Amino acid sequence: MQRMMGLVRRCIEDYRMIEPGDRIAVGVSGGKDSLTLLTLLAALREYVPYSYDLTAITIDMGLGGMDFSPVARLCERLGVPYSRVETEIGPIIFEHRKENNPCSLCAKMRRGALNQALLEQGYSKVALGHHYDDAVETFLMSLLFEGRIGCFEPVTYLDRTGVTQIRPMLYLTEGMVRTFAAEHDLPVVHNPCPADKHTKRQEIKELVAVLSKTYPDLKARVFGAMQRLPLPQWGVTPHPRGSQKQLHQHDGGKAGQAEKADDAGRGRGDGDIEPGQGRE
Ligand SMILES: Nc1ncnc2c1ncn2[C@@H]1O[C@H](COP(=O)(O)OP(=O)(O)OP(=O)(O)O)[C@@H](O)[C@H]1O
Repeated sequence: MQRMMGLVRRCIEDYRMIEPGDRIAVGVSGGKDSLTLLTLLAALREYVPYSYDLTAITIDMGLGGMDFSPVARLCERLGVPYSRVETEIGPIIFEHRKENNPCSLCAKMRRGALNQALLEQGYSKVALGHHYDDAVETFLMSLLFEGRIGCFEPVTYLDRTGVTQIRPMLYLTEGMVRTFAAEHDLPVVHNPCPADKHTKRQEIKELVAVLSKTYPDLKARVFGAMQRLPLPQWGVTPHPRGSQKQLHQHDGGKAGQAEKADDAGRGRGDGDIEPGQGRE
């Protein structure tokens, strides 16, 4: 927990994701990633010298068979208000429109519903559960499927709505998140989406797994390239603890690794974490 919080804190500071007094809504799908993010951001409130307000919002896709009551109980335990917004996004996509490529429309509608819900509740920042592996996969998806160099950004300000999206788990690998969710018994809600595990993302995830056997530094190199180039918004901003220097010292396959977790503000941490080489 301390190590994970340290890496999240480092990411927040590197990309200046949180300002004192921010009101942040965590988008909670019920999956392991967003439940981990929620747990870590709730815990981190005790360790950072600034305060921020948290709420959790689920956009219920109307797919049926999803019980979010364990998520509501987790939020109660964490002291985070929770709301679930019912929508018909699932039926619209799969039954009415019978979309061949459902994922992009679904993501667009889900994001729209989430932004609307948080604005209605008086929040203007949303934390999303994208992690290190998501970033690498998204970069490769843009390259291989769209012929573009790009990825989502650590911090995105959406002009049209005034919402700022932040992604505080970019220094955590999927393996770390999976282990954390299991060890903390997080109430992962079964996802009945018909497209789950049959997506382009899944295809790339499997390709990365195969390539990583021959090129074990592949993920670290891709992540490091985004920071070194840097892609828009991916350059880390220097801050008093000088992590930019640390992150860029590790060229040659190691750039992008988060340095020692700093034990969530309780002094230096307990070992190097190498996202992408992972503690699966
Ligand atoms: N139905 C939803 N309601 C609220 N937030 C959501 C929802 N779906 C996704 N999000 C937010 O968007 C992020 C990215 O969505 P994506 O579908 O890629 O999730 P994921 O990588 O499978 O993560 P998770 O394990 O949290 O489902 C999630 O981590 C979460 O923060």
